[in-house]
Amino acid sequence: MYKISLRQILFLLMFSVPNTLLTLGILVIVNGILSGRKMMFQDKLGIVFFSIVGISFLLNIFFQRKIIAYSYRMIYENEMNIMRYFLQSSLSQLEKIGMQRVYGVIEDMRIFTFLPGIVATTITSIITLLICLFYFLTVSVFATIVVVAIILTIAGGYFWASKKLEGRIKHQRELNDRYFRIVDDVLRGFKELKLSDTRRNKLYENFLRPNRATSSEVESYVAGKYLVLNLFSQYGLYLVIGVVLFVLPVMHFFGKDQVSSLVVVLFFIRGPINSLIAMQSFYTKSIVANRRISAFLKDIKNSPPCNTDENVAAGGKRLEELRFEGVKYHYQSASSEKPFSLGPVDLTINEGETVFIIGGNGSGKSTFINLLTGISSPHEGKIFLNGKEVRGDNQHYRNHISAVFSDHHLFYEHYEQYSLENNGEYERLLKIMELDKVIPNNDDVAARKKFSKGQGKRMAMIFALLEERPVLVLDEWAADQDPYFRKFFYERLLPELRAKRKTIIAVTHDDAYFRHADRIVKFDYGKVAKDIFINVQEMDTETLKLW
Ligand SMILES: Nc1ncnc2c1ncn2[C@@H]1O[C@H](COP(=O)(O)OP(=O)(O)OP(=O)(O)O)[C@@H](O)[C@H]1O
Repeated sequence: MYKISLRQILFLLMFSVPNTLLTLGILVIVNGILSGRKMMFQDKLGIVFFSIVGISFLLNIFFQRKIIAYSYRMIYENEMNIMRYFLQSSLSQLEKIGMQRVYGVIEDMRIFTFLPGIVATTITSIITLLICLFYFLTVSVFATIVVVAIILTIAGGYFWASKKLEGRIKHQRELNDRYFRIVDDVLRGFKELKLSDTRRNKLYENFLRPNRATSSEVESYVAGKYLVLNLFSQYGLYLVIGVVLFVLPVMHFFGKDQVSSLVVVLFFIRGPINSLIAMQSFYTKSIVANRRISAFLKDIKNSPPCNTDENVAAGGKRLEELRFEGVKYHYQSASSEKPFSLGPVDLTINEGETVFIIGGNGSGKSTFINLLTGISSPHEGKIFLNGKEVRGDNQHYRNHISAVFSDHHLFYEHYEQYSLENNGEYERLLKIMELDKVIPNNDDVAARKKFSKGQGKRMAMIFALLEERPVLVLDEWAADQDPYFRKFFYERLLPELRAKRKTIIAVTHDDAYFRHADRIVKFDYGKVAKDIFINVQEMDTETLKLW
């Protein structure tokens, strides 16, 4: 997923090459003065030295600031990309992937903030190393071969050992994914955990503690290994210096007068070599993070892109007929038990109908609602909107529907097309839902306050109605309402919406109000067990209750 382009490499080279040459200039001056050699600009060496330092300083400020800006832009763009794919994925994909992986991937992405800076330092270090080795070559070819052979052996050992650590790093990231799941349980299940000390202790002792303990073990193991590897490599350099100081002069590969220059060069390349070594742990972590991000994107990318075409997004279309033909949906099950299947469902819903969906717990009502709202797509069968089959990206279809789900969510911000300010319909709905006393004014912030469960559902209903879409889907909306609002919903709101030819599909267990439907569809074990298309209003409540 993260690849550095040729343009970016060229940009980094534009910084690294002059920066390295300037730094080498400093080395040459220091070396020249120490050895007493005559050099260019001999009289003005001090000025040259301070000029080089000044230019190098300014160059670093200019490029490093650009690199920092680029790094953060890259992170934010990628965060947005991940969210874009996430928003385009289907419900079943999200369920398969698991929410906690999103947090993990966002954390993985943070590591790449350092990437451009690290690549720049890597290039600088490699160039410095190559130039120093070239200098070595001018002194003695054999000495260079010996030095390169020792450095390569140490580097090879380092890379081999750090490659072996990839598995541990991956394990650590997986432990973090599981940790985020526990954090999710702690945050969402806070009240349930507060209530039971057994539950709280089990979460803490059996899940959180082993997870964090293993994580800390793995992390300190990896950090410890890298420490040993880094020390091994740093001390390996003393080995090279020792060979240059004591072994090679004895073998007469160069004179004693050259030893000091070579050792200064070796001390000089210590920095770049140490940087290259230290960066290896970053590269290993980046490789693991990159693989995890790519796997996540692969899992999530398989859905068609959202169509954000203006006409499609406009909504407010007409619904003449909504038809299900042989629609089937199967959940996947990780365990050996038979997963739930819905269908085949054959159903036609007409404009202006008020349809109640009833059935026992687990009979498939919410699964049907997910298909009806286009949030899930059928595995078999077809759905037709106004006679046209709904295929591929079904955003156009979804734009006909507003819904209040049983686990509805009120957003922190206002993402809708309509405005709340100076909106007469909003004020009217606030009044009839008796929320005008709770919400002091009609700005966006006031609409996001903390509501009670029933109030929250009423607010969600207001938002759904303000969308002015032809179909309104409600999943157990009245379940959280007090008797007054329950009655209000069935006896005042539904008739008002019916009079406006709104098509209403409501999941309900309120048998006392069944007579307010035009039609009742009953689900049983995933199948439509009854589809009563009669004038239910004329039936008595007792008969309806028997359903
Ligand atoms: N994401 C899922 N993965 C696997 N099985 C699921 C999933 N969601 C629901 N099911 C199963 O599908 C069946 C039908 O569930 P559904 O939520 O549609 O029932 P329901 O009629 O709405 O029930 P209730 O009245 O309790 O809300 C259940 O057996 C449930 O275990």
